[in-house]
Amino acid sequence: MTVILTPYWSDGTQRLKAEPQPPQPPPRGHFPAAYDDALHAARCLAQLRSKDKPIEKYIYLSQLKHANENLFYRLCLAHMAEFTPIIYTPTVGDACLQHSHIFRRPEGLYISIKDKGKVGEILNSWPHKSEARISVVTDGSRILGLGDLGVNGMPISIGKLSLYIAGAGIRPSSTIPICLDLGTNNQEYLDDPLYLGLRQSRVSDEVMTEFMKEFMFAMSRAFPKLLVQFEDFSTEHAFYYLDSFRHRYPVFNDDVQGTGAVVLSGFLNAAKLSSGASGQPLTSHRILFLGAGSAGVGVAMQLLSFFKLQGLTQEEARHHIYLVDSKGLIFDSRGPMADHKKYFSRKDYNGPPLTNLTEIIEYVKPTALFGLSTIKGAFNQDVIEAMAAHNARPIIFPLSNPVRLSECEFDDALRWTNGRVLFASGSPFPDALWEGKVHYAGQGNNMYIFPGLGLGSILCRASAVTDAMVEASSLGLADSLDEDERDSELLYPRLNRIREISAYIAMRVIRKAQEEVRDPNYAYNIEAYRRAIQGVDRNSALRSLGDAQLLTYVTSKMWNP
Ligand SMILES: NC(=O)C1=CN([C@@H]2O[C@H](COP(=O)(O)OP(=O)(O)OC[C@H]3O[C@@H](n4cnc5c(N)ncnc54)[C@H](OP(=O)(O)O)[C@@H]3O)[C@@H](O)[C@H]2O)C=CC1
Ligand SMILES: CC(=O)C(=O)O
Ligand SMILES: [Mg+2]
Repeated sequence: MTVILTPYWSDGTQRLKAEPQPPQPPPRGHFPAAYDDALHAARCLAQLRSKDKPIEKYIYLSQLKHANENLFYRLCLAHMAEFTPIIYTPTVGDACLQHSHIFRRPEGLYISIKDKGKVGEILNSWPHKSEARISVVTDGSRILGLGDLGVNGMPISIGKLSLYIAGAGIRPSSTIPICLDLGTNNQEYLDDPLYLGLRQSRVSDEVMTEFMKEFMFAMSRAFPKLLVQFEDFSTEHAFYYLDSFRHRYPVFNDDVQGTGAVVLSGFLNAAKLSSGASGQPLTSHRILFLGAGSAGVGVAMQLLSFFKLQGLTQEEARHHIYLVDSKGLIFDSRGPMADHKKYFSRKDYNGPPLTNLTEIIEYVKPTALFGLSTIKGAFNQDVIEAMAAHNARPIIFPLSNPVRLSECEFDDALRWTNGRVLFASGSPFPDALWEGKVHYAGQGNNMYIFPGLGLGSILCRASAVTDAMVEASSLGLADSLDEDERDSELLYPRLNRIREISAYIAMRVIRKAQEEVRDPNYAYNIEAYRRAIQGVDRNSALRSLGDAQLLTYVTSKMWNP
């Protein structure tokens, strides 16, 4: 008996059925004698390039992945910079918006609130159970900057896992895309006859938490070697479930931790260039965030660690960070605020609310401005010129996704700063020419981090993903620029080196995991400490390897199409 996966339709009833496979029909054709694999790859690439619309390219590549996984990943690896904007942001945003309309066959697991009480049963029906190593789990409640998309969030889990496979050589059969269907508050979808999810609004926090506890426990039982990546949960839930589960299971939140790591890394490289230009010490940087959600606060927490690495105390480090939300600068006397904003709320400002971003820049005089607000165009000419007035090399990162929600465009940022900007964006921008010189927009996207962080955590069997491991991934990425990339003032390495980068990050993550276990000051509670020891010691052989050997080992474990 072979398990086949079928999605549920509108009634939300059982959608994972163990059914006998019908006998396969005989092939309806055969390859011509002159068929050649390499030529077929060229043919597929030509077919892909013949499509005008990004969403058509996405559909084509989804079909190709299903028909010939090896060929898909071979092409993907050979054309990383061309493929990532299709299988990932920005096009994956359109794929999510239209998922219920372009859906052809299931890929991954849809688990709904109606499955409460039998989640384990469903997980146990997953084929390749023993091979499972990494799952990207979303509840669809905040997909990129597009809001609550319900089960239409599934392509984000699929897209991230495709990057794990292409970028870090995780075996395809070791990946499980999961979308939890806990209802949606998106009325347009609830009214859409083709919508694939439950036709109900989101369940209460209480019900969700009960479900999440069952889900995570069932995952750990069904897949003992699985690392879970939480993706695109709405902000309150992102923090709450990360805190709830990170000491019990190997889990990390990509939007909080992955984004924090990737932005710290780009900032470190940008700060070297900007400090070089102005001679200012790294500890004099002041960082202003537009957006104080899971991503904004996640990055702020990681930046805190940068200042601490420079020798500042936690309190001094906190002083360098300013957060702005939809009501303006966040400060204590403004009134009640969500828990996740409190830590960075300013105590040293007591004036009237500051809501205008240019005025806030005049007050803070930041050296770096990060956008994680989902507000397109929020970094307008006034804002960018204000940054340029205070800084020889202003660091400006519009990080919201997809690209149409970017806080500013690359060529505008170049124009309004006279080519001085140090720029990275969440979604890709093409290279731009400014006064005869080519400038490169860095892609400050967690896709540079999670493949390597995941691979390292999986290989050392870490039973917890610690803050220090996340920081190691960030510093590893920052150290990965080659000479040519440095000379070209790139803030992130070129994407065609993603495998090399992921292997290096994985090596640094494994090393840090081993140090953590040795460190008597290991910051986690005793249970997490015990589990980490168990996890890492299972691979104690890795300890005896030098860095170069460990890197070779990591590379040797990568799956190749
Ligand atoms: N580049 C990358 O790798 C990543 C990028 N992102 C992107 O970051 C964005 C935010 O994600 P996330 O933090 O989870 O989302 P949230 O919706 O939780 O956060 C958005 C934040 O922006 C604030 N905001 C909204 N409107 C305005 C406004 N007009 N002026 C100022 N602030 C405003 C909100 O304020 P309030 O709190 O008052 O509502 C909130 O703090 C998304 O576009 C996402 O795609 C996320 C992860 C990774
Ligand atoms: C990149 C990413 O994780 C996000 O935009 O949510
Ligand atoms: Mg995300």
